Amino acid sequence: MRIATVHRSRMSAEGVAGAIKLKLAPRANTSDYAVGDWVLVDADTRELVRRLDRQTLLQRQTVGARTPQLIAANIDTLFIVTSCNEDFNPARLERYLALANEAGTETVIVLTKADKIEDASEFVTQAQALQRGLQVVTINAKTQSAVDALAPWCGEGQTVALIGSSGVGKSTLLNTLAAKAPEDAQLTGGIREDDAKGRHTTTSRSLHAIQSGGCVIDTPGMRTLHVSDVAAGLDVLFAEITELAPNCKFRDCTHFHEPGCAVQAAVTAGTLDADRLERWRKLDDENRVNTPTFTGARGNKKPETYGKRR
Ligand SMILES: Nc1nc2c(ncn2[C@@H]2O[C@H](COP(=O)(O)OP(=O)(O)OP(=O)(O)O)[C@@H](O)[C@H]2O)c(=O)[nH]1
Ligand SMILES: [Zn+2]
Repeated sequence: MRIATVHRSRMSAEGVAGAIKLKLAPRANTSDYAVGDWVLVDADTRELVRRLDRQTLLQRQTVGARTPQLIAANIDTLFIVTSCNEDFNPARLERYLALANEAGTETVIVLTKADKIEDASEFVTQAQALQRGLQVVTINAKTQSAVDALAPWCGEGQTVALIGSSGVGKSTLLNTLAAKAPEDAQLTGGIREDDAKGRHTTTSRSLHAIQSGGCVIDTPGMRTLHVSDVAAGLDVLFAEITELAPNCKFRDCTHFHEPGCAVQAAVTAGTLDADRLERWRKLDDENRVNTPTFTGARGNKKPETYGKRR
């Protein structure tokens, strides 16, 4: 079966016969499970036997927590949802991209509310500049046309997850993709018109079947997103900087003030955006500070990695 919801002391799973409430061992720790996990369940007792290996895992570090929070597992494609309005923020989208790269999923930037502006091409251009080869789609999340636009990633056996700030239309899109009848629909909320901020209507993650045979996982809007343990994800995200680094005079160049820095030279030449370099620096610094390094017997080994080391 597949984990559909995870709460502190209960979980539900979806199987061919529909959804069931799982029977957990006393004191079972549900924080080890993510929506989207495949599990073995005893057909008679509904007892959770064990979790199967994950293909991908989307997780994030939260302030003060010792272990990362699991967002969703076994996702093929992550839809990073933002809107054609003030919500569009390159620095925040780059954070999501670092997470997705590290998780090992395909990524698509989904620009909602394209119906509310005359020309969305400016947003598309900005989104495409965030990462080499990044796929960008504009939609009106309320209409059936969104299903067609996202069909390439939603076929039989495919799992997509929606991630993005509150109010960008994740629940609206989920209701459209899953063709939810009004009584089953995920609640959607209005946004404040002055700053396009949502009201955090969705409060937990959940898995839903979609019309075209795939599955979609909705996640609550995130207020803050810190990066940690995403070095490989950052290398993919900032490939143009990563590729220049070997040409710097010093091997440990910080691309800040060193003589013979190929990255600074690219900024001077106008081939690299200075803001982009600034954002790379901020994320790279944050990642270094937040990433634990293990010393002793475990060395610097990470227990499991999912990212595509491209
Ligand atoms: N015109 C238009 N309105 C949209 C679109 N997508 C979402 N909306 C509206 O935007 C508001 C917020 O949408 P939600 O689906 O609740 O946003 P959310 O991302 O799920 O927000 P949280 O549940 O708080 O995380 C609702 O009033 C939607 O009807 C779109 O593509 N076009
Ligand atoms: Zn340099």
